[in-house]
Order: sequence, then structure tokens, then C-alpha cells
Amino acid sequence: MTQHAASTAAVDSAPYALELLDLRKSFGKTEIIRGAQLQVKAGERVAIIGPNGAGKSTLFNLISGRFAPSSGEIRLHGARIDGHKPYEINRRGLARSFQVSNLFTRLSVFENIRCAVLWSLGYRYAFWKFLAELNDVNERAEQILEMIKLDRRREVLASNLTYAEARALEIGITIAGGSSVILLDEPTAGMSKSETKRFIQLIREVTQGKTLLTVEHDMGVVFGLADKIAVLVYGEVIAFDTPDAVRADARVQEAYLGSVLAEAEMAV
Ligand SMILES: Nc1ncnc2c1ncn2[C@@H]1O[C@H](COP(=O)(O)OP(=O)(O)OP(=O)(O)O)[C@@H](O)[C@H]1O
Repeated sequence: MTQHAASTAAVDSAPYALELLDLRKSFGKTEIIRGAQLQVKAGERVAIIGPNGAGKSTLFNLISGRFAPSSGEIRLHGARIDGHKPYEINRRGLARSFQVSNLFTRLSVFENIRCAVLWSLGYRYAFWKFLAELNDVNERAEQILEMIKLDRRREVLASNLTYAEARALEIGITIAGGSSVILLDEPTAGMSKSETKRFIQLIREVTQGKTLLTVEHDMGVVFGLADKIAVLVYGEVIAFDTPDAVRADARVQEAYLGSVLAEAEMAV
């Protein structure tokens, strides 16, 4: 079997969209990710929660290729991606949310989405003069605008969007390439309660049928969005289960969730 055929077979038969197998990452002598294990099925929405400094961002940076692991494996649809470059991982179907600060602020909403679609097709910086002719690209961009509910704001410069609209645009850019696995880092951070509620619904809609991983501190978002919760404590996944099961897990209560839920209840 050729290498290509072997990797295609792995992809076709892969039971999981994303797997972390004994994943480790050290900075200097300090091990931050300490044998993390996680197996996410295609189409699952997973929230990664855990105390400050548990390694959630580091885990995202490993999965998206910003950091190379010290050891262990990361598999996307069965094929190893650990240590690959971010753009290679993106080409294989995993997209991580851009931060709002990475929007092209001097371009319109529509142009931002169009750039993301073009980039996903392999175009980089040129081709401006051909843009009007690229009907497929424009159609795809229009579809995404509708999905993120910014079609009426299509001509507005990204710099003039409200905060929540800018975050919706960020999600649109993330899904523009049609990736099947989406990573979102605190997608509702900084939003009001009502904006958050609407945004959870938007995320549910645009990630329908996709595999979603979010890092999240807001328990309302976690319980509103996630099919499963992964609890990361000191670089280890100590629980991975449905929200109800995680809430009832004594170890999770002790290590993390008890104090967070108590705080959330006090804040109400
Ligand atoms: N590039 C780096 N070099 C050295 N140490 C790092 C680096 N990145 C993260 N760390 C350390 O790794 C630990 C985990 O950080 P990380 O940001 O992944 O945690 P987190 O769970 O995302 O925390 P928070 O919820 O506060 O955002 C922290 O002690 C942090 O200082």
C-alpha cells in the first residue's frame, strides 16, 4: 500500500475526528501538558474547561500547530498532525478562530469573508482584479454572510462593527474554508448576557454537523453549547463526559467545578 493510500484508509476508517494520545508539552523543565488523553467523535461539540493555568490555551496551541508537542500524538480523522505547521493542519480540515484583532479592519465584512474563502482555496495576496469573476468564491462568501447573520452589514468596514458583530465575522472567517473540525477560544468573552445567548445559537447553527472544540470559562456557555465537557486540571484530562455526568463527578467537583458553580450561583 502506498503512503497516500495508507493515510486515506486511516481517514476513512477513523472513528474519531480528533484524538490526543498521551500528549505532553514542557516549557523548559516544567511540564504543562501531562499525558492528556481525549477522543472526540465527529460532530461532537466539546467544551474544554479547567482552572486558570491548567493548560487549555497550550492544548489549543498544540492542536492547531502553533506549538509542537514534547511527546505523544495528535490525530485528525486518524492521521497524525502533531508537529505539523498550522497551515498544513488547516489544509487537512481543522480551523482555529482568528482573534478579532486579525480582521482586516479597512475591508468590508464581505471582503473579509471573501479573503478567507480565497485563502482556503490557496490564493494568497494577489488576484484582486479577478475577484469579480470568481463566482464560486462570491457565492460561498454570500452563504457565509447569511449564516453569520451579517448579510445586511456586508458593506460595513470591519472596523465599524459592534463587538458582537466582529466576533461573528471572526467565526465566519474560521468556517470559510469548510473545515470539519473547528476550534473556538472563548467565543462569547466580553459579550452581554443577551448577546451571549444569541451567539450560542449562532455557533450551534454554523457548526451543525461539524466537530467543535471550545475553551470556555463561562459555565452558561459550556452547558448551553457542549455535548461533552473535557475537564483539564494540571495538564491532564481528568473527566470527559456529558455535562450532567461531569457536573455529578466527585473528582471534578473537588478539583474544579464545585468552586466555579458556587461562584456562579453567588453572582446570580
Ligand atoms: N510559551 C510559554 N512559555 C512558557 N510557559 C508557558 C508558555 N505558554 C504557557 N505557559 C505556561 O503554561 C501554563 C498553562 O498556561 P495556559 O495559558 O495554557 O493555561 P490556561 O488553562 O489557558 O489558563 P487561563 O484559563 O488562565 O487562560 C501557565 O503556567 C503558563 O505560564
